[in-house]
Amino acid sequence: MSTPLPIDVLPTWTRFNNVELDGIQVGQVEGKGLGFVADRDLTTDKGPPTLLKIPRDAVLSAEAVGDYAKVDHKFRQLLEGMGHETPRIAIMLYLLAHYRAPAGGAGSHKGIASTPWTEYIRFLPRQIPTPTLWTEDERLLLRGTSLEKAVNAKLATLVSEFDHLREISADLPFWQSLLFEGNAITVKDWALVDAWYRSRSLELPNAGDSMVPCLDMANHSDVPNAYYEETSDGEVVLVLRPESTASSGDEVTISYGAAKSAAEMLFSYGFIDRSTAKEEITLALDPLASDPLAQAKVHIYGRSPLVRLTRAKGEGVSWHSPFVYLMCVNEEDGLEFKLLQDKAGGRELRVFWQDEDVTSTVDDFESHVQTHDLHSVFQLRVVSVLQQLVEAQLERARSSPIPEQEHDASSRQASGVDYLRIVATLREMECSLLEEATASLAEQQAALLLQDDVRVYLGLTEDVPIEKSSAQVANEEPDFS
Ligand SMILES: C[S@@+](CC[C@H](N)C(=O)[O-])C[C@H]1O[C@@H](n2cnc3c(N)ncnc32)[C@H](O)[C@@H]1O
Repeated sequence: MSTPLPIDVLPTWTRFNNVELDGIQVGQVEGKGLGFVADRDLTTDKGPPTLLKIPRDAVLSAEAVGDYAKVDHKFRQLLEGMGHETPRIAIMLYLLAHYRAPAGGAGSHKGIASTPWTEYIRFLPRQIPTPTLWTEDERLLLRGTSLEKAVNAKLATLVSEFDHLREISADLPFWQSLLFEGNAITVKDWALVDAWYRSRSLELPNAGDSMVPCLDMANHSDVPNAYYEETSDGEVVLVLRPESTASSGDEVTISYGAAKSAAEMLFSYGFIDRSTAKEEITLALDPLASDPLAQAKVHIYGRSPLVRLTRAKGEGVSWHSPFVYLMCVNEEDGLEFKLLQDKAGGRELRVFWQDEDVTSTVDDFESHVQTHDLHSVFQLRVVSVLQQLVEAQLERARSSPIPEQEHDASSRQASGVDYLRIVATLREMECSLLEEATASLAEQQAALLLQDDVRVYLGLTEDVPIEKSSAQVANEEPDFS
């Protein structure tokens, strides 16, 4: 494994790799690890100064990894072996190769072609406060939060990616020896590389998701004094914001964006900034156990069914879940699944609503059911399902107090991050949102139960109820009888 380098060697690396810092240095910042600190007073009196300039050839994008694979045939074999790789997998393989391999030049038997990243990777922290790297004890803190399932699912994905890497390396002697002989790397290393990618990559307009050396030392603030941009020739620059100043010794920060919820911030970066975090919670939506079409619905939907609850200032809680409408209709309502044969003899599952093939628009079931006579009844089913889900999550959050005694305080100290405090913030923010969502869903449910068509359907009036099938009754299991 490449050995870590002390950060005071970074100026030598920047000189060799044409990275220019002007007015800032990398140093320790209280509670945030490394960060940028102004080394003189910075103002925009003569226009916003450029504080950092990174040349295009040091930027690590999917395209850069592709170019590298053209030079290093051993790496190309690894990349191709992984199959239809995403930018994330391509960049992670590149990082892993440089993390593990001693540099040696393309022709070298032992090493891989060296790049600015061969050394730069040695400045990256080996301890990152993202939950995928927490100990099992620390992960217990997440019980009752939306991250409980998400982190477990992510860990399972990391294990399966790592197993796949091990399988394909079995046919690639160089990688087999470098990565797996004597368990040289383990799934923990793969998780570390994933955490580097998640916490340090950013989206550039042209290069796409990329890792930019040195710029990835910039910490987040809700009142940032700098921003980055990609120039037309692919350089990346960090610039002081107009109207901003920084005195010598002040931290220079950027914004990581306001689009992430508290859970997403913790998941991606290992901290929560209350003032920037979006008020949102994402919950997994399990299909109804009594639904005979549950499997077909999940298959045709093709992704994990989720519900996203969002609270916008002054607008209450709204929810978004394309799957929940599909989940709440059944054969008796006009839903049908058919296995169709294509020209090549393959079989494909298609979904029909009122005899129309809606396979390509399953995300749009809300509009598909809109014109149906039983629309309000479907709406009631949806609201009831969501209310049960939200209530169960709230109950779980409330009944899962932070297990102080189970928590390994020493590992918390070692990483310098107070996970207890962070999880308490997450829990508090999520409970507050869930409480408002429960109240709002109860109101919607009550309003729907007053509607004539719903009352007739449920037999709550003198009028003759529309005949219900057993499957419909099953669908209504949420308790609104
Ligand atoms: C892009 S890196 C920034 C450089 C990093 N501090 C380092 O030591 O290499 C992002 C990481 O910095 C830390 N960080 C950034 N902004 C922070 C903040 N406002 N509060 C706490 N930690 C922060 C988190 O650990 C995050 O995962």
